[in-house]
Amino acid sequence: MTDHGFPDEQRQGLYRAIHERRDVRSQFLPDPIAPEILARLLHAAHHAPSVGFMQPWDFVIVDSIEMKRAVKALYDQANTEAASHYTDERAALYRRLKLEGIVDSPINVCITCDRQRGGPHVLGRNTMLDTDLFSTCLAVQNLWLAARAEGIGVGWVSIVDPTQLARTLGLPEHVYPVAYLCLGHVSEFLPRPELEIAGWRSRLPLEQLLHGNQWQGHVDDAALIAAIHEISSGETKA
Ligand SMILES: Cc1cc2c(cc1C)N(C[C@H](O)[C@H](O)[C@H](O)COP(=O)(O)O)c1[nH]c(=O)[nH]c(=O)c1N2
Repeated sequence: MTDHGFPDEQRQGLYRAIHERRDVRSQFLPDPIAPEILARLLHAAHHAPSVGFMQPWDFVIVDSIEMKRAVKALYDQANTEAASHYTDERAALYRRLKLEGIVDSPINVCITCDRQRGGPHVLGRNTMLDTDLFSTCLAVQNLWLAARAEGIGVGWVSIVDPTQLARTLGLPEHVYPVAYLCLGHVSEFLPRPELEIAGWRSRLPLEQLLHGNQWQGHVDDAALIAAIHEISSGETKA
């Protein structure tokens, strides 16, 4: 069998980016991101897979303080509304969470999805219309992982009304603002998700999420379970 895998060090680098990627809100530094780094991140995003090779994404770069403030105002409005869904201790904890770094980060990038790109019959999209949105999310993830490898923090802000966000950014009707991202250098990358550290929610055990007949034998497979535990405990130690 030919080994098409990457050399050990490169493989570890990829897994490191996956496991140490964080959603950043509280640790942004104001220092600008070098243009060549930003270019590499956008290239990484643009090399994501997409349904029918549709490439439905565009990248709206936001660096003006006026636009950032306008988006922050949308966040404040949506966050007040979101907070009203919780009661008692949960409401108090929600209010303590910092859930955006719009103005603190030097640059924001909105990754949008042009739902008409490629015309009305995109290969692979006939039955699952939202595959254009899924494709755009993969561009987000590519950028997010590449950013971690570059030492750049990324925070996704979805606590905004999408219609108002699209209007604020001046997007055409058929373009959906999938991901409003805050990017910047950071003081640190937290070892675990900020929501977990804050006591909001924990990572579910992988064993709990394995389903289907083809897995049944494997779920009881001591070697697989041991391997999963070993990986999880490594993560806890990190
Ligand atoms: C689609 C989507 C939307 C959002 C997020 C993520 C994703 C995938 N996340 C980040 C989310 O809270 C975070 O990914 C998890 O808590 C796990 O933490 P790490 O990303 O592993 O650090 C996020 N975080 C935040 O502070 N404000 C937000 O509005 C959102 N919105």
